Amino acid sequence: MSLSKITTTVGLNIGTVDVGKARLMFWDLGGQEELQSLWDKYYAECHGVIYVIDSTDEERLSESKEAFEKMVTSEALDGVPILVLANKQDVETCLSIPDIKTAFSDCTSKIGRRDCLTQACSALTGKGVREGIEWMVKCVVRNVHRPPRQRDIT
Ligand SMILES: Nc1nc2c(ncn2[C@@H]2O[C@H](COP(=O)(O)OP(=O)(O)OP(=O)(O)O)[C@@H](O)[C@H]2O)c(=O)[nH]1
Ligand SMILES: [Mg+2]
Repeated sequence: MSLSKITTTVGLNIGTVDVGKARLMFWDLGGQEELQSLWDKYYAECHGVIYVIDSTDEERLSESKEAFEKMVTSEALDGVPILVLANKQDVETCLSIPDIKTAFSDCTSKIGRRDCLTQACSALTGKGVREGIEWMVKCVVRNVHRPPRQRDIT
């Protein structure tokens, strides 16, 4: 799909992807400020969170950090693995992983003992996406706090 055809998420996009022996169901939620209040409606049933950061948007980085902090401190997500994707790494002037980790440093203690990985990626070139998803699958499958449904692993 051409990038110009991608529009901001207003409702909910659902997609299914098979990765090895696992079937992943993605629930794509909108990141606009007024939609962030809907996120917690999905926490109780999710097995993993993929949190996407726009690495070119320095202006909204502190808003993103606040939203992330609120999410990780939510009890309904206790023990759930979190993959942080630092997207748009194809853009030369983007923020680096260390830049983003520094901006999110307050959150470290709040992440707790769950699995959490920050992965550089580009949705445009695909770089880093597979690594991130494969990591997530491993974490979800072995997570004793919230085991995946058996029918999603064959
Ligand atoms: N250069 C570049 N542009 C990207 C990349 N990923 C997304 N974009 C562009 O960024 C814009 C926003 O993408 P969206 O997919 O709407 O972003 P989003 O995070 O889902 O936004 P919300 O749905 O509002 O939360 C689009 O115009 C995309 O073309 C990337 O990896 N590199
Ligand atoms: Mg979207």
